[in-house]
Amino acid sequence: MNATDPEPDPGLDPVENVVATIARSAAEIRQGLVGRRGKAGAENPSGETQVEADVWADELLADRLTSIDGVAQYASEERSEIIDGGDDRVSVAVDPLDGSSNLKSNNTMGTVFGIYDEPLPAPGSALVASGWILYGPITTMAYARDGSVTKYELTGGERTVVEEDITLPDDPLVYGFGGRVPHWHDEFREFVREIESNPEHKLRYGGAMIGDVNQVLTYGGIFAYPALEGSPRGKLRLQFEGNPIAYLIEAAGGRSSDGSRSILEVEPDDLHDRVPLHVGNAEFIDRLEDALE
Ligand SMILES: O=P(O)(O)OC[C@H]1O[C@](O)(COP(=O)(O)O)[C@@H](O)[C@@H]1O
Ligand SMILES: [Mg+2]
Ligand SMILES: [Mg+2]
Repeated sequence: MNATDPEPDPGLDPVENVVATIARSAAEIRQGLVGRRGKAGAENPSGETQVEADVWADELLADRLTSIDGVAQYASEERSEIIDGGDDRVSVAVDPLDGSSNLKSNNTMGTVFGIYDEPLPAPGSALVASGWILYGPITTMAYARDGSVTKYELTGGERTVVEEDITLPDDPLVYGFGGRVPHWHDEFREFVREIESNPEHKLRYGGAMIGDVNQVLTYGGIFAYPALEGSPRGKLRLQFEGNPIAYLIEAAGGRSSDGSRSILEVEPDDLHDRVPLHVGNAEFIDRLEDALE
């Protein structure tokens, strides 16, 4: 595909309308970051300080996505309540800006989305598609649907396929682990030591999950934001971050785990639930689960 993404078309599949709308909005979101790097003076439902761009990107996506026929619900990391538009077909959950603390230092960030065919909060098994935009030196989108992952380059309103049917490379290369090291559990620390001790493996950690997971998709490896002492569910949110990432990495032939099972099997209790997140090549996730057993 190398075409301008269309305006939402009532005749089109709502999933494709959602994806086209997010892809088309990416250039504008990127541009709108300028001048919105300061604190917004409020906290999100997870108790984190919002930056102006978090609030602005959430409002932009809420306006656009709720106006699409077939979208029943919009929910975001940056707002407490679901916007409920009725009993239409799909529910969209968004992390409008993932890694927004990187705005201050001007490092990588992203937008993450999950499209569910059940009312939110929903388990990852209800996802029908997910993806992310990465605001790197260029803007790219990784998108998973029907067990297949496609990577695009986005320029203005256009998207161009870079690669189809993406799978994680067989020889995993990179690793990145979040959370303060003194707060890691001993079993997790041991596992990390083992990964680090292989001279083939390289540390890649940028403070935005999406940048680090995109490294795993590109080079193979593992990214985790684990359970921590004092934070048994880690930091990342199940609906907005854990499920969409797990769905895409599993579609790319990798595995996800909350420590003992696929993240897609975790039943949510609350919209803003957190989940310990580990994603990457199956061999790494298998070893991780053995280590945490
Ligand atoms: O700053 P910390 O605690 O290392 O956390 C980094 C993690 O937090 C996040 O920034 C959380 O996402 P948000 O920026 O969307 O809140 C992840 O992208 C990243 O992996
Ligand atoms: Mg995030
Ligand atoms: Mg965010």
